[in-house]
Amino acid sequence: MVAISYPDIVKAPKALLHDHLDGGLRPATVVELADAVGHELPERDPQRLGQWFVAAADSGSLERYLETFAHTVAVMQTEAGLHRVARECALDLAADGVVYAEVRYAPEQHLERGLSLEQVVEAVRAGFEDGAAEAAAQGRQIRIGTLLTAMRHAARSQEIAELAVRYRDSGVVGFDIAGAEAGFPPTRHLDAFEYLQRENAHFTIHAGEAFGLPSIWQAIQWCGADRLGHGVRIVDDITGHVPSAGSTTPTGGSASAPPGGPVLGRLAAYVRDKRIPLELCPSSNVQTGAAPSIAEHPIGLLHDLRFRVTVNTDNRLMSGTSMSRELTLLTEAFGWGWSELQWLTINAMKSAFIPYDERLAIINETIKPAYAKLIA
Ligand SMILES: O=c1[nH]cnc2c1ncn2[C@H]1C[C@H](O)[C@@H](CO)O1
Ligand SMILES: [Zn+2]
Repeated sequence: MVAISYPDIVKAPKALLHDHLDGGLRPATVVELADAVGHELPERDPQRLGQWFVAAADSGSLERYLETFAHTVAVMQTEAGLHRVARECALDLAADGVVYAEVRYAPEQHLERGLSLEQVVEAVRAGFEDGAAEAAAQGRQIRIGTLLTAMRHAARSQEIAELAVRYRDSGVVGFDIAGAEAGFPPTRHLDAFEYLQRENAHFTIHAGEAFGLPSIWQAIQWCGADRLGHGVRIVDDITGHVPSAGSTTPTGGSASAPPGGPVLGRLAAYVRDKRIPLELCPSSNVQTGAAPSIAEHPIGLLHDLRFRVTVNTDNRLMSGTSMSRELTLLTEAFGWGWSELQWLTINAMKSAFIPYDERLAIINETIKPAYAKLIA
């Protein structure tokens, strides 16, 4: 089989469900906005600053990875700064061939210079609209929905959930919680999740990244998450496969797969049976230590077992990555071709938080025709 090239993957339509607005700034924009607000950066040259973010995030620990966001959040405290970052995000994703994206950020982190939560949401929305319109004028269609994130160590999740519901007809398609996972279980925010369920609203939860099965179990069975942000540690509930170096199976893992193939525990079986989407982020997982390498990333096993797998960028700046780069890495590591890439893209589109008919239109009118040509 001829290997698929990166430029071809850029041209193929892609769907992205897990991308942080404050994790995807252009390094040059961070420098310019930092100058404008007087924020001190570890590097002033854009190229070196980009390398600094990747190196600093490459820490093996989610907590240290998250420390790098101090420099992006600091420059996203004005309407002009938020608008610029969102506009450039739309342009960059469209240039990478992303046709549908859900981009998330935590409004509560952008109030340091006096903005209200509403001003933050409106500035970001205007930036996405302007960026998507510019991309369309250049011949690149992109639809962007926003997820409002609440920080799991803080206590504003109810307020942010209400904000998400208030703006659900104005660009916001769902809700999320993020931040350090260990010590901050999803059930701390149960009121917010129960409120969202009563409002028929959609939400995902960062779970099963830095903490294992209990976090995934709570996210699904207590909180009612529609999707799992990462969820990669679900492999801890699958025995009888060759475990990746970073995972611990209930049986402690075995050096070689026993006859009969992998066995799913009850939680893993539930996640697969209910088609709960996993928002997997390969490069980010390697940087935080959730997976030992791309080649040993559980996505290979989860794909083979037909979980509802999606591929995502998480933080393009901190991982020096893009949607096309993540997919290229996977084609190289697992020998995947266009049919796997189509499967991943349709999985993501099926799992999106926009209405069913709109998802179907993107699948049938954009994704399937393009991949039919690529597969042929
Ligand atoms: O992968 C992640 N896990 C947990 N929290 C994360 C991850 N990536 C970004 N965040 C945090 C840092 C950001 O400031 C916040 C909102 O986007 O979400
Ligand atoms: Zn994330």
